[in-house]
Amino acid sequence: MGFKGKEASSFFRDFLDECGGSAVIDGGFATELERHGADLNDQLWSAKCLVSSSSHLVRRVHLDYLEAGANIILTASYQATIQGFEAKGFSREEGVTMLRRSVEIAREAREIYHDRCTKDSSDFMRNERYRKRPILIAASVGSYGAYLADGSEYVGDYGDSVTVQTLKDFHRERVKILVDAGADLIAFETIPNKLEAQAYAELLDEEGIETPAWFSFSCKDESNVVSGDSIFECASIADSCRQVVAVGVNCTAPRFIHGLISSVKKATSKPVLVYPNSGETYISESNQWVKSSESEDDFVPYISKWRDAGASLFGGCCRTTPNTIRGIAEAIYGKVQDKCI
Ligand SMILES: C[S+](C)CC[C@H](N)C(=O)O
Ligand SMILES: N[C@@H](CCS)C(=O)O
Ligand SMILES: [Zn+2]
Repeated sequence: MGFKGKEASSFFRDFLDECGGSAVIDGGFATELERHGADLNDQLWSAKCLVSSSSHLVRRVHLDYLEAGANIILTASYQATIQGFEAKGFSREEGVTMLRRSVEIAREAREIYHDRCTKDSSDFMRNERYRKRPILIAASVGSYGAYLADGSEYVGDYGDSVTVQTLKDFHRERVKILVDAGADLIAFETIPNKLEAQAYAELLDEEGIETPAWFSFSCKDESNVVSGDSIFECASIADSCRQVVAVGVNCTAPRFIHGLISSVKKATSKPVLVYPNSGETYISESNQWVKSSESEDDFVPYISKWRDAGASLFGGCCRTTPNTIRGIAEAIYGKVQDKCI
């Protein structure tokens, strides 16, 4: 399955049709690396694992999410930028190699998984529809705030000196490298403000990028992204961008998701995606997560309600695990299986 020669939107519609109407996104990536023992208290956060000695760990997390039932896995490039790598003493060429590597590792994981599917004979794998489900590699693009490595993607205030032009110049090269490396999709994620959404939209147009993209915002309540810009305005920018095939929210507390789906749907008829975090609060100084005062239960039981509200792609963000994704896949593929019988 490829988008070459196909309009981005029809490519994605076909993908969703093949999935049976709803698709499963993977779960927290960096926090899963940490659960496996990686120390990510670093300016590069998860991109630290792109140095070759840790590619096995990156591949392992991708495989765990594929085995849990994901249709879309996001690469380790969230906080991987040439600028960030250079600040750590890597050369430009080494930075380019690590960005490309993020896509290659995800592709390797997909191949290994497909091989396992042809050999595996467990009951779950015998479900033909599940076994043959389409799988896409989405190149993760974290915000400028992620590169700042101070939790800025949860605040979204870059100051007056940062303009649309600054952000386009910042992201241009990495986006082109990730596209060139063969990603099926570009996942612009944890977007904290409308300035950065505008920059992404202009960048896709200026560079004539045909790879489908999604825009996903981090939000602080049911109507606003973390900067205070309204989700309606942000989703409207995404709606106007030809290459954008899905719009939604990620790394946001589960309790806001239902309201946010309604707000996004007012701005666009494109497919809506949601992949909330665990609802815990991130402390950037110590790279730690603390329980929020409002307790958050496991959000898997809400998936069918969120689907009824109009979302069609579901996954998890920080501090969610393959267990969360397995629950979502069972909610989605359980229904598909019923339909097939
Ligand atoms: C989505 S937040 C938890 C990402 C981490 C942040 N960019 C940092 O480096 O601290
Ligand atoms: N895809 C990234 C998003 C962080 S908000 C991750 O899961 O680590
Ligand atoms: Zn997150």
